[in-house]
Amino acid sequence: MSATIIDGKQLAQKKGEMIKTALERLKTQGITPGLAVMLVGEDPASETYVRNKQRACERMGIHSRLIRLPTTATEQHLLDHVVQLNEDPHIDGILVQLPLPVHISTETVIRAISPEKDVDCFHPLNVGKMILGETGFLPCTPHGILVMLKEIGVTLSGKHVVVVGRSHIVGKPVGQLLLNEDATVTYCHSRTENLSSFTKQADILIVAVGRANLITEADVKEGAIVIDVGMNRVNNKLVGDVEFASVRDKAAFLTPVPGGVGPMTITMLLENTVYAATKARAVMA
Ligand SMILES: NC(=O)C1=CN([C@@H]2O[C@H](COP(=O)(O)OP(=O)(O)OC[C@H]3O[C@@H](n4cnc5c(N)ncnc54)[C@H](OP(=O)(O)O)[C@@H]3O)[C@@H](O)[C@H]2O)C=CC1
Ligand SMILES: Nc1nc(=O)c2c([nH]1)NC[C@@H]1CN(c3ccc(C(=O)N[C@@H](CCC(=O)O)C(=O)O)cc3)C=[N+]21
Repeated sequence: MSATIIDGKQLAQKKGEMIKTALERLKTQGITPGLAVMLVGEDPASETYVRNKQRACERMGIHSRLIRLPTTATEQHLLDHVVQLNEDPHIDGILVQLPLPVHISTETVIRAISPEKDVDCFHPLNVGKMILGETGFLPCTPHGILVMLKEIGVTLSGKHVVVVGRSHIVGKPVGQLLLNEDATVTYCHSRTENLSSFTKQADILIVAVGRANLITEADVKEGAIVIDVGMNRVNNKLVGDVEFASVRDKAAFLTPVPGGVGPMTITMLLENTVYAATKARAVMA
């Protein structure tokens, strides 16, 4: 079998058109949603993602503001900015790019973001609501993955989803979202013994680890749907966590890197920003 490649870039564009329509409607009401991105330090990967987010905002006509702080910035300095942004009526969404330098507590900073402006869906209040299946923000990468799965028309109910990785940004929330869709979810992580015995059981395998070629053809069931979240730079080339060439021959569907989950993450961020603006300003999008 040769897998159908799920074109995340194209799907992101298609969803982007829908967001644009909502934005145009907001514009007629004099509303331009605003997104603030805080970037601490000069990590090259973070620079790229932040640039992509800004470009996407420009394309769409979302007001974007980048706040750059040096690696030496104190936690208090960051918190002062967050408080200001919480109160700024032009800003509907606040994203603090992770990872932060080690001397700054990620938890403290995330908790300081107003839950109404938490477009990443990282605040404990929003994470809780998401787990309970209440209406509200959905985390960008997990939501992007869910949209991709819906696009290919797979029934999630009763399917065995195996998630490799349990980070707060991808692994843990994507499992919860799919559990809410009635999938049977197994989590694997760095302490999992015999990883392959689990991944081979997956109808849908989601890999979010950050290790090139962690998953090869031998780890995948014939006909599985494989979602590769990993972003690794190998010999100056961007690759995922899944050995694309071999898994392609075994899976039914496979996401590429680049051009898979990444562009969907950005589109879902824009969607959350529009959602935040719509709610905050009590209008119909
Ligand atoms: N495309 C996109 O939109 C996005 C891509 N990414 C990419 O996805 C990848 C994961 O990101 P993120 O979740 O933030 O990463 P983290 O480093 O926060 O988490 C990695 C997870 O992988 C687990 N892990 C590590 N080694 C192994 C192993 N050998 N076998 C099984 N599990 C293992 C860890 O386990 P433990 O918990 O036990 O330590 C942890 O749960 C990265 O490459 C990142 O760049 C991230 C966000 C968005
Ligand atoms: N507060 C916070 N929110 C995040 O959502 C967040 C974060 N911190 N820290 C880092 C991770 C990573 N992440 C990506 C976003 C877009 C691409 C993306 O656009 N990727 C393109 C290519 C990028 C390239 O060319 O390098 C693609 O896969 O096609 C990738 C990764 C968001 N993250």
